[in-house]
Amino acid sequence: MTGRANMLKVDGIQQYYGGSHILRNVGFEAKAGEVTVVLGRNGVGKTTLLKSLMGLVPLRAGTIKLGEHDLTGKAPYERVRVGMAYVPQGREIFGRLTVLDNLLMGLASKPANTELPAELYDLFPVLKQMLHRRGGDLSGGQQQQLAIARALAAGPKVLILDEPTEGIQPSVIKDIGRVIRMLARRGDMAIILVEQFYDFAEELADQYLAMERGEIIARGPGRLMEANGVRALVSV
Ligand SMILES: Nc1ncnc2c1ncn2[C@@H]1O[C@H](COP(=O)(O)OP(=O)(O)OP(=O)(O)O)[C@@H](O)[C@H]1O
Repeated sequence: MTGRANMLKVDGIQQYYGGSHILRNVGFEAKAGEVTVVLGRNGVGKTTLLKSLMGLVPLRAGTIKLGEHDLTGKAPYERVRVGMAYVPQGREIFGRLTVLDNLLMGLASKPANTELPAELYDLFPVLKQMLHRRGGDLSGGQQQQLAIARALAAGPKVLILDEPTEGIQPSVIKDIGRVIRMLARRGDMAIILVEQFYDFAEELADQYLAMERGEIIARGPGRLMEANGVRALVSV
């Protein structure tokens, strides 16, 4: 039951910036308990796809459903309320707010007395030591962990990550990979990961979608990424 209720279904998305056709008939399903990896070279439309899922850019055509909820045309805050969470490229944490206040922003869609899940500090122990530091004083890797923890604060059904390894040191990339795998294994959250770092993506992928010029040109199970030649499709 949970699996179905937390499945994201995307169908026939068309997206334009002015006259440029950016997403062409994009459709896929992201299942709970699975990591869906979206790959493609710079500028193929990966970030635009994620923004479309969150309602940050208006769709020209297509539908987006989370379980029984039709998200098409809904405002971003409504999508967050039904369980979508987004970690944008570049993290976009609040640099002048403390780590704690950044985390509490992740609860903005919840009733006032909702508490942060204690588990966040098990996932990212470094945040516990830094709760009262300003977000802007954290390293890039710590900020990325903070952005993911903020997205997890409300207990989302769908976690969307845009290039979480960008500009991050290898040890923190490993930590982030471990957390993503652990969240997926629990089985109740669908994870959508846009990633240019092929090896990281391959290690985590249950499903892959490879994009070129706004279209999904290849897809399949993560274990077949290498055999299906996906590395060549996305290498520069
Ligand atoms: N606000 C915008 N207005 C006009 N064109 C845009 C806008 N944002 C992106 N584009 C263009 O849309 C296309 C897709 O961009 P998008 O950022 O979705 O690609 P991407 O695959 O995420 O690339 P990257 O890996 O560089 O982030 C690119 O050609 C880009 O130049």
